[in-house]
Amino acid sequence: MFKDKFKYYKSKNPTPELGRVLNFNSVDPNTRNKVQKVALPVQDVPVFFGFKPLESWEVYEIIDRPGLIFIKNPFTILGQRYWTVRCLKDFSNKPNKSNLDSAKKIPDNKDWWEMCQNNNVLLLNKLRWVTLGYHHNWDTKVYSESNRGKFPKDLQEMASFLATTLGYSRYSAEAAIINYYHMDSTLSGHTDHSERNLAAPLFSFSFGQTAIFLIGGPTLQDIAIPLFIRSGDIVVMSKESRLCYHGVPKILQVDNRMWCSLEQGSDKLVPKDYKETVDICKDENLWKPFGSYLTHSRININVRQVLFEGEKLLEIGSS
Ligand SMILES: O=C(O)CCC(=O)C(=O)O
Ligand SMILES: [Fe+2]
Repeated sequence: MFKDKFKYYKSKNPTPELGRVLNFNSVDPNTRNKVQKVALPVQDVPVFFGFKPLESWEVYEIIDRPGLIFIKNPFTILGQRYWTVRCLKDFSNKPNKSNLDSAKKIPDNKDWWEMCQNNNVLLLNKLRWVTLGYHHNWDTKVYSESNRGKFPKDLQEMASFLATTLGYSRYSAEAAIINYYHMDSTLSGHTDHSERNLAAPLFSFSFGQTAIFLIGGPTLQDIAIPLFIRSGDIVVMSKESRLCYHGVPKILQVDNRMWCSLEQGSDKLVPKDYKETVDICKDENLWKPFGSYLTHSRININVRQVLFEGEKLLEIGSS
């Protein structure tokens, strides 16, 4: 049952045994029996900025959770750094909504990240979530046209590239939730069901420390399967798994900081609009505070398509 597993992996005392957690880093016999490799359709799409060549991608599906696709870190280190900087420095700024809005601690015209660097490091650790595009109202679980911000072009483009790569040709990223986890953070079991278009996959990108992620079934009584999600890994919830219960009972601190040193020649294909952020990523001094944040945090970007193609939104969702 989901709640028991969640409690088990969350527990500090006794600490849980991790041998049954699906591990895509070294596909051991336990993992090998439970997953199958997915071949990507051969496509002639130029690889999106920040990704390794498609031929090197390792893509799996969990056999007991059809539609739960796991892409083992397809990002370059520059790509991981890029999204980390975007999430911390840019996406967290107003007018995007965040959990800090209610605290009224951030003046409208301030660059949030700079403010934290200069004099308010504590504020940095209080950031828990930001929404982009259609804002998901946590209380009513409703998306509405009147509660909608801009959706960043780069994130839209990355989601579309991924959708095309997986065979979904007309994906439109319309809402995202960015979750900022610290070492003691958890995310309890839930389903993401407020989107109207549940045929469109949900894409989940993670950077920084490792999560134990639980993927359950359509009800809380179904068996929950634990897996490690590491920096750069992508989880796709599609088909039958789109409406499965899931949650994060634990964040683990790892010593393997994959984002630490840039690979040679990783800067070849930087689109013009991305240059300002990439310049930060490539300057070790400027990158340093972002890297430090990742040593005790995890960032997850959760992208959804809300509507069917051509559909207009009135007031949707349900609790
Ligand atoms: O952090 C994660 O891996 C999952 C986040 C999630 O499920 C959500 O934002 O709905
Ligand atoms: Fe979720």
